[in-house]
Amino acid sequence: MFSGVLSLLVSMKMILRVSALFVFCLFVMPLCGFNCSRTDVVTLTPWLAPVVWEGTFNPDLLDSIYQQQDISVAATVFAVGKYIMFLKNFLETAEEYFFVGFKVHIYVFTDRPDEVPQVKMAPGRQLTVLPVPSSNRWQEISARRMELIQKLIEERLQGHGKYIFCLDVDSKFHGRWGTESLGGLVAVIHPAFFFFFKRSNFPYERRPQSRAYVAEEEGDFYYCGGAFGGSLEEVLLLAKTCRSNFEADAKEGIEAAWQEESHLNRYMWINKPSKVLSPEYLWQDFKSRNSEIHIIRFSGVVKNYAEIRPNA
Ligand SMILES: CC(=O)N[C@H]1[C@@H](OP(=O)(O)OP(=O)(O)OC[C@H]2O[C@@H](n3ccc(=O)[nH]c3=O)[C@H](O)[C@@H]2O)O[C@H](CO)[C@H](O)[C@@H]1O
Ligand SMILES: [Mn+2]
Repeated sequence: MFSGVLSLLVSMKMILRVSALFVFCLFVMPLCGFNCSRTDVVTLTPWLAPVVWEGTFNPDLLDSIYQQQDISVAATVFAVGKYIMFLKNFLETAEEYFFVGFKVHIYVFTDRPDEVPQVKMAPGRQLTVLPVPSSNRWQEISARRMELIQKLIEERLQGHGKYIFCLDVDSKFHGRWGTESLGGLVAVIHPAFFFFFKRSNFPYERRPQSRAYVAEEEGDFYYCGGAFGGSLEEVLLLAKTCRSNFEADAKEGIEAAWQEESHLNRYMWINKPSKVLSPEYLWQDFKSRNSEIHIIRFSGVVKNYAEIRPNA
């Protein structure tokens, strides 16, 4: 008799436990984001920074957290020379996908201000055109971005808003790029060097004379120069450092293998990013999609270098 009651109690306890687990899985886990996991890709770096992939975050939850903080996001984009042709698509798709519902201020640097397209922007979003000189070397245009980003933050942005992203113009948004990407120092894994390359084959600057030097056994990921960001303070520090290292190299007659991208990679090796964005955040249209890529958020268009660069 006693053992019968005991076993009834035990099985009731079991039922209670199982139902509690069921309720937890069904209602609580989605709220906490516990259902947000991926086992097929790296989602945390060894220095404990999240690596953001589709399926690792709850967008609504994150948006509601950042709505309360009344954040604003600046974005820089350079459209010098013929690269102005990419600006319309970039701006139109940014309206559709980039921090929708948040305050966004896009800064367009160009030598062709008259050719900046008119794109209708939602309330709370604005665009400022800043003139820059043209150049007959694409390497210089690409690398000078660090100097101009530094000046923009120092002269116009400090005290305004919190975050900034610096993006290549020859690209389009195809999916949400939002609050999940926010962090102190944010880097994007280069899509070409994530899946099959060993670290020793990453195209870091390998000459020790350069201030962008990364030794064979060093480096974490290979990050792209076409998208990075973070807080104003962190990006200012990054831009200042990359600019002064680039200029000091130039004085000694050395240009890193991939210009400012090499300096950025050196910087990120020394100063680890606090958030890493997966290649979803800068894909390339010509690449076929790996199965780990569940969504493409931002992607470089196919372009004919010989046609659009001042020196190809
Ligand atoms: C996807 C990615 O990470 N791309 C990087 C890569 O090649 P990319 O082939 O993507 O470089 P790119 O030709 O797009 O040049 C970088 C950016 O500089 C600007 N630009 C360049 C040339 C020009 O005549 N006018 C102009 O406005 C424009 O914003 C362009 O998007 O390597 C470059 C450095 O060498 C940069 O680090 C790029 O960000
Ligand atoms: Mn590009």
